[in-house]
Amino acid sequence: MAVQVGILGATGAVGQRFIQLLDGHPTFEIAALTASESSAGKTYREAAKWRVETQIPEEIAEMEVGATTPEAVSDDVDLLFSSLPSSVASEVEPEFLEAGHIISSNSLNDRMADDVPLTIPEINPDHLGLIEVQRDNRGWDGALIKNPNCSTITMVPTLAALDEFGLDRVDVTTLQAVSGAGYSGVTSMEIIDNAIPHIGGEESKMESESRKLLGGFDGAELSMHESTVNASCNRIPTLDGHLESLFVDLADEPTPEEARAAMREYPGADLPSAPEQLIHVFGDDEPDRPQPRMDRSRENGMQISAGGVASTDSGLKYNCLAHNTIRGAAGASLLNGELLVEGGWI
Ligand SMILES: NC(=O)C1=CN([C@@H]2O[C@H](COP(=O)(O)OP(=O)(O)OC[C@H]3O[C@@H](n4cnc5c(N)ncnc54)[C@H](OP(=O)(O)O)[C@@H]3O)[C@@H](O)[C@H]2O)C=CC1
Ligand SMILES: N[C@@H](CC(=O)OP(=O)(O)O)C(=O)O
Repeated sequence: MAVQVGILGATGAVGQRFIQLLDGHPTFEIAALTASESSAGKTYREAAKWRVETQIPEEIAEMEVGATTPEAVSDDVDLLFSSLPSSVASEVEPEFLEAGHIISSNSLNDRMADDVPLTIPEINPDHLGLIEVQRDNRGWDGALIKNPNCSTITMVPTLAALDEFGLDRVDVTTLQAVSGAGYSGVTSMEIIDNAIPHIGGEESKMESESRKLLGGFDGAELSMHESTVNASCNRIPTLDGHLESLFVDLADEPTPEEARAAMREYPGADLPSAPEQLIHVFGDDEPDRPQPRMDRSRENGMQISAGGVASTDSGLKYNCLAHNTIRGAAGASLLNGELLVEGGWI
């Protein structure tokens, strides 16, 4: 039977990606769309300035957009995806949770809370057990799960694969696409013929969220992974796809071939929107990959790519890439929603 889903912030850049990814989904059916007061009451076609490369599905275009309040969303909706500005999400998500809704949220508020699962289904699905702790702590009938920041999600699968060699330290430099900042986030005058070596708050998010994702869960409490993570974040004039350069220190000394095999063989998830292979790894014969334009759309934008793996005096260096608004945002929340269904939470 179809799972009825709603999208909070459905008219925004990430909300539009949700609509694109949910079109033709085998189990999820869109039953509610919400946005700000200025959009409420309009059809989706009137309210949204559609900027995704595929057309608005016809039945969605004619749906009415509701206000972002629990009263405006039917109790029949089984799962909400949230892509609201975090200042708004931190106010309204608790209202929906108190009303009993289950939310898979992309917004940054509460990502680091001790009782909120921050989840990538292929990496730490067991952290969903925190929902019990969350319900005890907060008295919610609903449940809140979060996906990480797009730069974090790009590198963490590769780090999880390399952790079998004892991950000690990570130094990462990002080259991030403009879509991460939203449609009006950086102006063309700022970014054309340029690079901006600062993205507010991004470095600390990568440093903390990655250690939560790679950390353990004993059924009651989370523990952070013990590695040190240092990040340096930069905006470049690509549209979609965050490229990252990493130096990792490892306790063991894998050869580049062993590291590539660990990444290639890292297991995927058996979920409808998960890629067959989580990490596509380029060999020495293609030293100039991954590239944003060439590799961001692999497996519907849900696959991570890695390449340029080489030894250093204390470990390895390599590059990795993911589609920031698909695998890094809407696709990440969608996969978490599928994980909630598979885990019997819905
Ligand atoms: N995982 C990641 O790394 C990424 C996360 N994000 C996060 O996703 C969220 C959405 O980003 P993005 O789609 O770019 O943002 P947009 O500004 O494009 O969209 C925001 C959405 O929220 C709605 N909204 C705004 N204010 C209110 C309000 N007061 N009450 C109710 N609804 C409101 C807007 O509705 P209306 O059209 O009516 O104004 C719109 O639907 C942000 O938290 C962002 O940080 C984004 C990209 C990547
Ligand atoms: N900051 C990211 C996108 C983003 O919105 O991240 P977060 O969800 O952590 O705020 C970028 O600029 O590419």
